[in-house]
Amino acid sequence: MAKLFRAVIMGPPGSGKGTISERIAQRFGLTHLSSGDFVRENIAANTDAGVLAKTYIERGLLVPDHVMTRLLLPRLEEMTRHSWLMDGFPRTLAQAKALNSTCDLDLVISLNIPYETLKDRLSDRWIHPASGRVYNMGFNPPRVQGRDDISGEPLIHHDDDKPEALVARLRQYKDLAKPIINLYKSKGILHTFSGTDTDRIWPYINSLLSTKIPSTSQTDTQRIPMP
Ligand SMILES: Nc1ncnc2c1ncn2[C@@H]1O[C@H](COP(=O)(O)OP(=O)(O)OP(=O)(O)O)[C@@H](O)[C@H]1O
Ligand SMILES: Nc1nc2c(ncn2[C@H]2C[C@H](O)[C@@H](COP(=O)(O)OP(=O)(O)O)O2)c(=O)[nH]1
Repeated sequence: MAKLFRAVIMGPPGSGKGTISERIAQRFGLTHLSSGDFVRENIAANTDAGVLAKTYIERGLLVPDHVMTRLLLPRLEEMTRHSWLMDGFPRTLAQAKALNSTCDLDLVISLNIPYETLKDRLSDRWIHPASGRVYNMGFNPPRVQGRDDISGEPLIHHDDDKPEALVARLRQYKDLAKPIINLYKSKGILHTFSGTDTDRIWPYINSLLSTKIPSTSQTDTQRIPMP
């Protein structure tokens, strides 16, 4: 069996983690795991962890480490046959240490995007709450304004994405991410990408991953056909 590939993508809110993760998943055939989606699934299914997580999310807080690890680590342990890319976890050093003791990561992508860009993107971010699908009125607008492409349900704009809330969220991200980034730097697996446009960052991520992911993990449809 081909060697499995395990990666994490980090970045402040609005840095493009979800957008880039989807591209990576499509291009390289990795499974895109999103901690936010896991949390939402557990809330919808009314699991013990979901009920607990909801009380924090409703107050705009991060879910405590022990709840997140209890939710996510068993799922990762089950993924013995899949290569994956995790988006949204770890968010604290304690989570990073817990992840460390579960698996060996091959690579960490860190996105470094200017504040003004984040502010502009998030003020224009619309979300389909049930699925977590994300739209941006300039970058990837929905087919019908204000409606999710798949379900047709209304899109919402999070209060969290308003500029007033963003400064505090960014500060929290910086404080929490710093020791995690240092940990991955010291392991030699950190790769940082800076810029204002996902489309300009993407080719660099694409070529880095092409050198790291064994070609057998990539899906057939993504190979360039022979002439
Ligand atoms: N690793 C984590 N640790 C703690 N709480 C988490 C974690 N991942 C998700 N959550 C909780 O779930 C919520 C939704 O997460 P999600 O990543 O979808 O959205 P977000 O916080 O708005 O992130 P972003 O703006 O970067 O996309 C978070 O606001 C937080 O309360
Ligand atoms: N204008 C513009 N918008 C972008 C670009 N890349 C992503 N976006 C949009 C999509 C979303 O509405 C928003 C945030 O992206 P996201 O992928 O949800 O980020 P993240 O919060 O998961 O890190 O910005 C980009 O390069 N330009």
